[in-house]
Amino acid sequence: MRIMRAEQFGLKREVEYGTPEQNEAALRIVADVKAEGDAALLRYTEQHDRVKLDAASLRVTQQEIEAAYGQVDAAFLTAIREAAVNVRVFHEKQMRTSWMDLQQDGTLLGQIMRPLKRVGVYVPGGKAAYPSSVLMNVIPAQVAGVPEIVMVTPPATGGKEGIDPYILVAAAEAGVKEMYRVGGAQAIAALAYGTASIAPVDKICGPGNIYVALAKRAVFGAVDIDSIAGPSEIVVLADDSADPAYAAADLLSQAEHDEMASAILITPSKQLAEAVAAEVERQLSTLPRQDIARKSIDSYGAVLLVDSLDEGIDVVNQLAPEHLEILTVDPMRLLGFIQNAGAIFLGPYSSEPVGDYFAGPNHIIPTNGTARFSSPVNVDDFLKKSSLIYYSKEALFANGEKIMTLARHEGLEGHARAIEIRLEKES
Ligand SMILES: NC(=O)c1ccc[n+]([C@@H]2O[C@H](COP(=O)([O-])OP(=O)(O)OC[C@H]3O[C@@H](n4cnc5c(N)ncnc54)[C@H](O)[C@@H]3O)[C@@H](O)[C@H]2O)c1
Ligand SMILES: N[C@H](CO)Cc1c[nH]c[nH+]1
Ligand SMILES: [Zn+2]
Repeated sequence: MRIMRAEQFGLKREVEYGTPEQNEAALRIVADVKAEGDAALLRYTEQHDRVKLDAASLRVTQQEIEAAYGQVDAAFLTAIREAAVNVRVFHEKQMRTSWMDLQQDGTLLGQIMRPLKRVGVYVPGGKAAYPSSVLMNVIPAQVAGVPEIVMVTPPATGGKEGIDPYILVAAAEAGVKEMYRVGGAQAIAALAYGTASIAPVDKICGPGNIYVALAKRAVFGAVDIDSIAGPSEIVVLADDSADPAYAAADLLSQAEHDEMASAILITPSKQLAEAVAAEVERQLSTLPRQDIARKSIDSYGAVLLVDSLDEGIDVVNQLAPEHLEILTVDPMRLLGFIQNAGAIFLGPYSSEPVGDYFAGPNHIIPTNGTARFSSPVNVDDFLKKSSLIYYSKEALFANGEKIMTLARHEGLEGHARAIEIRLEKES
């Protein structure tokens, strides 16, 4: 793992996603599915997932779900059920209610919260299957009260045909009733524009690879999206007190997701920097997904040396990582200085996978610096707000002149007259 001074590392401010070729490929898929519907959906599924389907076989059947229960082990069921409870409890705390404020003059102002009607959740499954992402997508939507939740996931994982049974069981446990075996940019386009087999949705949530991320960005506007949650990232901010083995293990936990995942250690300690770099090499060689992790560490991994933890915090805020671990003597002391990070893990026992799987906070988190302005998936993603305005006659008469002044200032006489007509007719 390369060790360098932080200032030598390109701290990106501009949010660039993927290569121009990847973007072009994603845009082409989106345009073709929009124009041709199921035909393009099935064609790209055959091309990129190596699975030949027909329109009738896109939807997952009840029999498949029942068969999937026969393939998963009891320990998984116990763990996923407990994780689901934790995720639900955490997200229930986020729920907001409608409010109305009645003023003395009879004016009533308020905000009405309504769940979105139909949302699409993307569950990644190309290189590895992510049953945990089912919970992270579906449960906040349920807490918000979304009546129609439709899940899409690739029809093959790791080159093996068929949806991973653990994904199907997690979806059934979470209560998903509508599931389709499609992945990648083609699935995103189908959800956004609809095809003969898949009715369009109002919003698409969920993480995915670069093609999924680029397609989500392309369909934004036709539908809403959560954030761009692309290849995983971890930054570990550590001082001499950190255990190099823990830091290395946590870096690799994200590197193994994707060749484009990024794992970065920031430290003022040269000794720790060298120990972690060596430990990464040692642990990497025993990881089953070492091919992926190797590429990620070589291309996007780094150990960044800083003069002080203060400078380290500055670098963290510039990177705005998806996940930040603080492995210092007193992590709480640094917390107040962290401006940009999707999820913050404090201390040696809050290893990143605690959040990925179990604690309750959402693991679908903005990546590639977008934590500067966006948040992990949450209940608000599935709610929309309508403003409520009621003015009594007294309130309109008391404020009409001011409203007309502002309207005429903007050159909008029609606006002014809509008020004036009432003041004149009824005074
Ligand atoms: N940020 C988060 O919250 C979060 C959470 C979980 C996973 N992730 C990330 O999700 C990603 C999962 O990626 P994955 O690939 O395993 O699964 P995926 O489901 O995102 O992507 C697989 C799909 O990509 C399409 N595809 C593959 N190669 C293609 C190509 N050359 N051109 C066009 N389309 C192509 C295929 O159709 C396939 O269905 C990883 O990057 C992981 O880091 C992020
Ligand atoms: N770390 C991923 C988000 O970047 C989420 C995940 C799912 N399963 C394991 N990890
Ligand atoms: Zn993870």
